[in-house]
Amino acid sequence: GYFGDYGGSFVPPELQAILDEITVAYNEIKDDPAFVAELTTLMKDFVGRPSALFHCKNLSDKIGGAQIYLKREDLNHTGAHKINHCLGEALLAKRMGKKKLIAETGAGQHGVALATAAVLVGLECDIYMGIIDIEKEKPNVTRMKILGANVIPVTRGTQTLKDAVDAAFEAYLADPVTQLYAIGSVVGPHPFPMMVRDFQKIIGIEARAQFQEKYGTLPNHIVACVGGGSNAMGLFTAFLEDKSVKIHGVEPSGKGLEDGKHAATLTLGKPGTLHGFKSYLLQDDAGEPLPVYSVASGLDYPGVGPQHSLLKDIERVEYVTAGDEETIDALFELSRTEGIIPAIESAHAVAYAMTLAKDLPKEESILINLSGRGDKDIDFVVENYGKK
Ligand SMILES: CC/C=C(/N=C/c1c(COP(=O)(O)O)cnc(C)c1O)C(=O)O
Repeated sequence: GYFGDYGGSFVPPELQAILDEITVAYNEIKDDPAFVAELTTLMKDFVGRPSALFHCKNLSDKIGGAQIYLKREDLNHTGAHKINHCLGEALLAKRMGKKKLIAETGAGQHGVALATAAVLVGLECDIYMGIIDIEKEKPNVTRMKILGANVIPVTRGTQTLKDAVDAAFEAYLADPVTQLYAIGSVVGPHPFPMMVRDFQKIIGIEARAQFQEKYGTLPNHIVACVGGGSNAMGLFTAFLEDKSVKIHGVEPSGKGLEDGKHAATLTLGKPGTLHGFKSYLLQDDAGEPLPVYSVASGLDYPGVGPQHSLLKDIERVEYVTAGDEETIDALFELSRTEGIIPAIESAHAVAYAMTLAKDLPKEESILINLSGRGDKDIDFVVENYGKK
């Protein structure tokens, strides 16, 4: 594998040849000054990096414990962290002479980000999306269409994220020459988990420098939600060697761990193979992925990035959970104390951080990766949870 026993690529031979090509192309361009310059310029002038580091004074004072900070990936162009790896993947596809970018989406953030990057580099874009998520994340579906992407409804299985990945993989296998599968997280066969992590690690590099520059020290705790695991690896990577920094990954316990309506892969899963890679997996006795659930479409995935599986085994990261109710409460709490409406996915990290802060002294600090904004979720939240 590529992360201890985890990762690798379990794919048909014809796809392995293509993956090897992508690995070679990526290793060639990742240090190429022209590529780095083009990506850096787009990060600054198009995405709006560096993203802000914000101290939630009101929320911290209200809880009366540790100081809570947000890394504002919600302020990126397109509204989440996904744009960081989509731009990298789009530039790579362009360099490789591809004609089309394809991907899965659940929350629609990855879909919007890839559609946006495709426009920039002049490539076509097909986005596979479960019909349940198409219904739930309407604003993002509309944005993808306005951006000129083809949103392809997925009606198989649970009609959510895992099924969208299945459909996108099938389409990719049908034509891996003119298309690049710009996968939406640190998942999939090698080199995708490594490549997406490399494009996302700018989050932690910036946050570590900003925190030291502002406060002359490192945060005591860093927290991120974990679906496939890309925003978390984006924040965590720069801090992995800082042993004083405690790291927490928050998965969705949905309606409860005991009744199966969750997606807490690292808490209740075990090693298995899905979508061409080995990692912790919520699976049945035959090794088939179990149906999963989360109030957040972007966390609703039975697998998880292989690097997270290694970080769990070596106990460098503590993987915890947040349920639907406390997550929606946290979404409203952040909105009504700091005027920031988070994505439901990101609100899982806020919910856990609020609980963690309570029992910590005021001198301690918790840095949360606010991976996305809640614009996509506002109708769903008000329709299903009222005004709280
Ligand atoms: C690629 C499938 C996941 C999606 N989104 C996941 C997501 C996530 C979880 O994805 P990871 O960071 O990869 O764990 C966190 N925050 C926001 C705002 C998200 O939109 C999507 O389709 O937009």
